[in-house]
Amino acid sequence: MTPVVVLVGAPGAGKTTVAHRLADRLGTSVRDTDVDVERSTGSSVQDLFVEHGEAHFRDLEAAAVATALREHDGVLALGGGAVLHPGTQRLLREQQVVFLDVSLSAAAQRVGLGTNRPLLLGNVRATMKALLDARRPVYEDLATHTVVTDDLTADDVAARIHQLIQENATP
Ligand SMILES: Nc1ncnc2c1ncn2[C@@H]1O[C@H](COP(=O)(O)OP(=O)(O)OP(=O)(O)O)[C@@H](O)[C@H]1O
Ligand SMILES: O=C(O)C1=C[C@@H](O)[C@@H](O)[C@H](O)C1
Ligand SMILES: [Mg+2]
Repeated sequence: MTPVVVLVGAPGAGKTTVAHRLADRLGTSVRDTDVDVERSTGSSVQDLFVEHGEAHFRDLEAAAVATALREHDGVLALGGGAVLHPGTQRLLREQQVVFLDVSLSAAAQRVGLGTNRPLLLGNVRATMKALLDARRPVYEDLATHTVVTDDLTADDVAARIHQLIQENATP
């Protein structure tokens, strides 16, 4: 089994939201590796970061991605930092990967100040900038398609990905 598409991008890019809209369009199901890690541990991502540290979360996340790629045939949303893991990068090279691109200002606006994202605690904008600068080349490198999301609604983004998938399936 393999997912019909894997969504990657920064926090606030809309991976989780768009995954559900796209799955509705395709009549398939969604898996989100943040949710998988939370279910398997019984802890929130936030608590895992605070109680066990980021490295531990990244190991759990890499295992969750590998399992989802094996088991799931719908839409798969990854956590924002999942692509940093070398094993995950290798696995993603076999997949249809859509990079949801988002500018610093749109991402900061979307995640807001009351963030439950542990990496963004403190100065959201500065942290988001550092994170986008460091990760953009990785997202771009892994992407088979890119959708710039700033001026699109989540539903527009889902529609665009739906179109890309159909074009890809056409011989
Ligand atoms: N295209 C969009 N336009 C406007 N708002 C959006 C768009 N996509 C998502 N959002 C909003 O941005 C917020 C973050 O979206 P979401 O949780 O889907 O991001 P994510 O990429 O999954 O982030 P994370 O990496 O933290 O899991 C949500 O409030 C969502 O409703
Ligand atoms: O961008 C990131 O590194 C993260 C994004 C979220 O999806 C969660 O996986 C976690 O908050 C870390
Ligand atoms: Mg998400």
